[in-house]
Amino acid sequence: MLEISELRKTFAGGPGAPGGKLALDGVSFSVRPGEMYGFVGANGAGKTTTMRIVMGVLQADSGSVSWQGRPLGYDARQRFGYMPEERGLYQKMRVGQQIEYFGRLHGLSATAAKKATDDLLQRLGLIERRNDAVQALSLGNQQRVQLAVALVHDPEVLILDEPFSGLDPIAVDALAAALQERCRSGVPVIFSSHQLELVERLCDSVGIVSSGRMVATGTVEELRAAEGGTTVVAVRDPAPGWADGLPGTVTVDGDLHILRTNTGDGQELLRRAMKAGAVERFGAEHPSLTEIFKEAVA
Ligand SMILES: Nc1ncnc2c1ncn2[C@@H]1O[C@H](COP(=O)(O)OP(=O)(O)OP(=O)(O)O)[C@@H](O)[C@H]1O
Repeated sequence: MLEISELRKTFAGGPGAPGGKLALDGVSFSVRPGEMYGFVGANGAGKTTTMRIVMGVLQADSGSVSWQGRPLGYDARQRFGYMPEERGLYQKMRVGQQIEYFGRLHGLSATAAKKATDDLLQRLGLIERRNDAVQALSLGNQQRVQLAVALVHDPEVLILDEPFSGLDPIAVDALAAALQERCRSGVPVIFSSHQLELVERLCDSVGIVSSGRMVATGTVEELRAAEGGTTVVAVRDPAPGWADGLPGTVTVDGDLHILRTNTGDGQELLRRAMKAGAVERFGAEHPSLTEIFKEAVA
């Protein structure tokens, strides 16, 4: 288990912020082996800072990070895979050479690094680009190379800062499949993203950070349950005043009147709607992750 506990970080102040900038104010969450964890938050919420602290790029003022019950140190971090926000590829180096090079840096033999590179190039649809310089690749393909660099040493944990940003749907699927495969083999995967539909589709758990604090964490189902469901009834051409006294709000679309409420007795609502006109729809509506997110950070 990767455990992130009570991380606090203030950046030293500059001329515009003499008191310093509180970036993390007690960020805690944990990720189990084989769990895909989506780390979401508005711009400047603290995602990159958290990931940098986990990877040892930054030091926290206080708090701790542990992996498999032990404080996370240099050796264990060497076995992590990391895709930093600032990316970090050698633009003039050839694609294959680059991935092999990072494999060697992580301690792979030349043969193992070459084999891992070949596998990844194949899987990520880059095999034809093996001998091209990185700078000749499109942004999306450079991102695939960056992922290959994070995966080449078969990491125990994956930490990815916005891995899907700027990718076309085909590249998103290729990258998602590569991450899901790692998850299935027991690797915890944490990634940050602003693409909430993607997070909802891929992640077992989600953490929402706002102004350096965790405001929600759990499975998407748990977050939904905490938010509460909405009952919806749609009636065609109802008698005037049909919804008087009922809780919720009515929207009108042509002759269809739609009432949404998260309080009250659903059966009573249905009875009133059936009396008023032809009921076209009745049921529960669950909030999307985007709606949960907006509510949590409001
Ligand atoms: N090196 C730094 N010096 C000063 N302030 C910083 C530094 N790095 C981050 N911050 C500030 O810390 C806060 C958290 O930033 P961080 O980059 O972690 O947010 P984020 O959630 O990753 O945002 P985004 O979604 O925009 O990438 C922001 O207010 C940011 O301006």
